[in-house]
Amino acid sequence: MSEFAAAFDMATRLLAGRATHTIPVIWKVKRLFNWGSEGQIREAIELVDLLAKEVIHHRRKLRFASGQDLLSRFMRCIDNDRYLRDIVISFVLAGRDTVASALTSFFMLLSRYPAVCSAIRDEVKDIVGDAPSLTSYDQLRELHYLHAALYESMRLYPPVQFDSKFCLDDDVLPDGTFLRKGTRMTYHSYAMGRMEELWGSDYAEFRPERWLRHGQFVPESPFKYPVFQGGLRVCLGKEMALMEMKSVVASVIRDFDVDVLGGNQPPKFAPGLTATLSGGLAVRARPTRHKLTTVKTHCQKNLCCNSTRNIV
Ligand code: HEM
Repeated sequence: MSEFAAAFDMATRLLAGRATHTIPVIWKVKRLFNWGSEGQIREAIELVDLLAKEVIHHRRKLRFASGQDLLSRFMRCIDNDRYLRDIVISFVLAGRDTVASALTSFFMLLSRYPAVCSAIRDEVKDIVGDAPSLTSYDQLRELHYLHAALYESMRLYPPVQFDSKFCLDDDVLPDGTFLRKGTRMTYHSYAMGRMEELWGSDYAEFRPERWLRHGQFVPESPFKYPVFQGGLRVCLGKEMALMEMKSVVASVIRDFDVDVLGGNQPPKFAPGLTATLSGGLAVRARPTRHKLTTVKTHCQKNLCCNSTRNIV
């Protein structure tokens, strides 16, 4: 794991830990004196800041003016390094662990629902045929069943399980509830995805078909399914995340059966800003022709990051 990733993971884990203090003043005092976990948070944040600034300086040396990547595009219109640093960190925070979390839960569910896995494989075969790989954005858009399966998986296991906001001013909710300035409001996607009154009596089942009408994916209101949030602050990377996930899943599933090792235990989540399985998800990938190859376990994030840990 890179120095950046290690510092980043430590900072997000410890920051999330603040929310578990029943008396918030405790972590505030620790922060004041730079004690214990608060000292570690500060060190980790300093390292993340430093490495993010290095990314920006490096890109500047590489003459970002002609680059087509996201950072180069931002750099062409923003001339403030601190702001650029915050953009780098926000995009890593928003886009790295969320996609890894969604893919991990997805492969966990597929291993439990082989019929869904076969349906996705058939769909990919129909769209891609015998071509060696997915070749276009249009092909990914045609994968309606896979799209539905990803939405269904994130209904049950949203990468951002809950999210809080604070009222800037006194406010009134649509149902008439009065909120005083400073009130903390939390919406809980994990709980909402499992509410019978929203999803019906089969809410606990993984059923991609609930998102399809005549074979076409039909979205729900983001206020019923706030996995990417809704309104003005809706996730900016939603479409990118879906394309990334579809291309990973389609590529893996065409050639491999991915089985979760250790049975169908209910997942245990580690404390953090995004839903991360405690200890990762151990899987075995078999070529679809049932030839057994290498047995590996993947740490959760490695399903979509580079560094694979060979354990067996
Ligand atoms: C499955 C993957 C993803 C999920 C479930 C997800 C979910 C969310 C959620 C719930 C928020 C609202 C957070 C808040 O307001 O506190 C958000 C915001 C955001 N997301 Fe994502 N996200 C995903 C992937 C990505 C990716 C890949 C990117 C970009 C590379 C991205 C970029 C952003 C940005 C920039 C915001 C802030 C938007 C704003 O405040 O105006 N997200 N995302």
